Amino acid sequence: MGASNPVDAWHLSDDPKVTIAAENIRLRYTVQRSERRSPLRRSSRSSVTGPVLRGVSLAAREGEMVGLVGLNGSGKSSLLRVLAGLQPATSGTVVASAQPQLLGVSAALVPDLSGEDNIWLGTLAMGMSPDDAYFAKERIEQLAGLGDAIRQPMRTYSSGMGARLRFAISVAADPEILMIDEALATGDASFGERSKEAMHDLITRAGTVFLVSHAAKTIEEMCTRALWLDRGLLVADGPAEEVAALYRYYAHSLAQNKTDAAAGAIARAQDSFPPIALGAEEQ
Ligand SMILES: Nc1ncnc2c1ncn2[C@@H]1O[C@H](COP(=O)(O)OP(=O)(O)OP(=O)(O)O)[C@@H](O)[C@H]1O
Repeated sequence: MGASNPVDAWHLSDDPKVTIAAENIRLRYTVQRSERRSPLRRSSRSSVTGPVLRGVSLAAREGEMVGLVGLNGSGKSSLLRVLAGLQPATSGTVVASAQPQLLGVSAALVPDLSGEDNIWLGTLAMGMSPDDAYFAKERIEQLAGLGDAIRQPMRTYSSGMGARLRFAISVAADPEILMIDEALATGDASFGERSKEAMHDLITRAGTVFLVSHAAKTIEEMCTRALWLDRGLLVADGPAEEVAALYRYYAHSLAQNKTDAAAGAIARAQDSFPPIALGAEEQ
């Protein structure tokens, strides 16, 4: 670990253990856009980029359940993907005590293999021993509830069936750092109750949990701490109940076009719960 490791640079104590730290994460996506100025002209291609994360710094510890709140497009999923190592940041540093697992996404499955074979592949790829994978297999099959289709190639599955299998595989693990993007962890109604229970079990076993949810209430109820992202900036990092309540008031005010009240809520959150080290805003 070099001097750029935020855990060292910020002189953070390791009690409870810091499981993941990120310093000054910046992210820009480059998107190819094709432009056709008139129907008679050939289209030209140009690329557009925009800052998605603008200097996000944070550290999380064992036993914490960290919620991410923010409007659509504020960068919550992108931040999870960067922290999980699934999306390289444009700049900045992430250090983690173990490979974070993004629920339902980290398991890379093979469409030509059957569901059953993918269970083997997924569990071994998540670092389970062959013995643990063997014992987990039945539990996974039951939770996925795909019946005989489990012996069919995964490419024959509907997207919902694939999502169920991926979800069932990922909740069988014992991750030290678990990330849940609620938008990705859904199933149909019959799957809903069982998946909720399995997720609850998993959360109790995990060390540090990050949760993205559009319901501020879920964050208030489930999390110990909340991060508020606004257009790629981390504006607040504090106790889940207080941060989520201010965010709720902010979103409600915006929906009613009360922009002064919304600005007041964000300013109060920034003053009361400043993040560990705000990066300078990208120009
Ligand atoms: N693969 C991508 N390529 C280009 N732009 C992207 C990509 N993924 C996300 N973005 C853009 O990055 C910004 C942040 O998106 P992100 O999905 O991280 O936000 P979010 O807060 O999770 O949103 P939501 O609440 O709607 O799920 C958005 O403007 C989005 O359009």
